[in-house]
Amino acid sequence: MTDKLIVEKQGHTAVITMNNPPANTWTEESLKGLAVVVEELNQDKEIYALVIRSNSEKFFSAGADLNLFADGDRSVARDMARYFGEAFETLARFRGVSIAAINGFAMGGGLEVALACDIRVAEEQAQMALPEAKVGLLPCAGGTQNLTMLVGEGWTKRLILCGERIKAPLAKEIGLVEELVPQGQSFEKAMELAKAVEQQSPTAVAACKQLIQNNRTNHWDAGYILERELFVDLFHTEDQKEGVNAFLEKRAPEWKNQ
Ligand SMILES: C/C=C/C(=O)SCCNC(=O)CCNC(=O)[C@H](O)C(C)(C)COP(=O)(O)OP(=O)(O)OC[C@H]1O[C@@H](n2cnc3c(N)ncnc32)[C@H](O)[C@@H]1OP(=O)(O)O
Repeated sequence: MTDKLIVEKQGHTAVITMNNPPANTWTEESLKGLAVVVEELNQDKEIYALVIRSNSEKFFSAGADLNLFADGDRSVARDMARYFGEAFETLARFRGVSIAAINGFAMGGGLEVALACDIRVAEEQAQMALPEAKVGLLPCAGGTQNLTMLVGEGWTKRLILCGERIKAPLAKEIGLVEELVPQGQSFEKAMELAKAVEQQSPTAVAACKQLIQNNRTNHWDAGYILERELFVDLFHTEDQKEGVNAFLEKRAPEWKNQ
């Protein structure tokens, strides 16, 4: 395990705090650590949501540690691209809901980790960019794909091809973040959303997330068919019976995540 990430559990929510001062850059150690941590959380039936945040007031994350790329070593590039892929794809496959609490600079791979999450909350002074081309690189951790899905090709091209750095209010306006909050309040808001997730059936949430994310690769009618199949599959779960019966009995449901 790495000390570059601190993991705590609060109820059914896990909080992952990036802890690599000064700029929370990503290295082999922190990326491998993230993949392990998220996979463990994915196996933990008590965890329905995760929040990723930073321990720094200035940086959410400045992305890949550029010191690693100074020598132009292709094997380092190949390894880092793989570690980024494994970490952020594990995050995207997390069966619960992932929320990024963006409190400062989110640059390159530091924005891409937030793009791999389901929901983004940003503080008003936060700034975001995918500035890889400024240093002769490209966003290899899902940025070109995930940003396009969120904001469309036009803004994706403007951000990546022009290297533009935008402030959180504009990020909210174009749909890059879902929630804008005053400085110092991103974690609180992210936890509020996580608590809302905790009220929902975790098995139903996992199935809904699978359906929504399938849009990325499946054709529209395949999505409709899968929706119906997963709806019926939910009737194999205890949570389905618990959810409906709790409503009819006018009581709060007790989720089993099975
Ligand atoms: C697949 C993924 C690829 C990638 O992610 S490629 C990397 C993409 N990221 C970037 O290009 C961001 C690089 N960083 C910056 O542009 C600037 O930072 C900011 C604009 C975000 C902030 O600027 P300022 O307020 O002047 O802070 P500061 O002095 O630059 O940063 C504080 C310390 O943090 C180090 N640092 C910042 N980003 C990185 C980085 N990405 N890799 C390695 N070090 C970084 C600096 O050098 C410095 O360090 P010291 O205090 O020793 O001078």
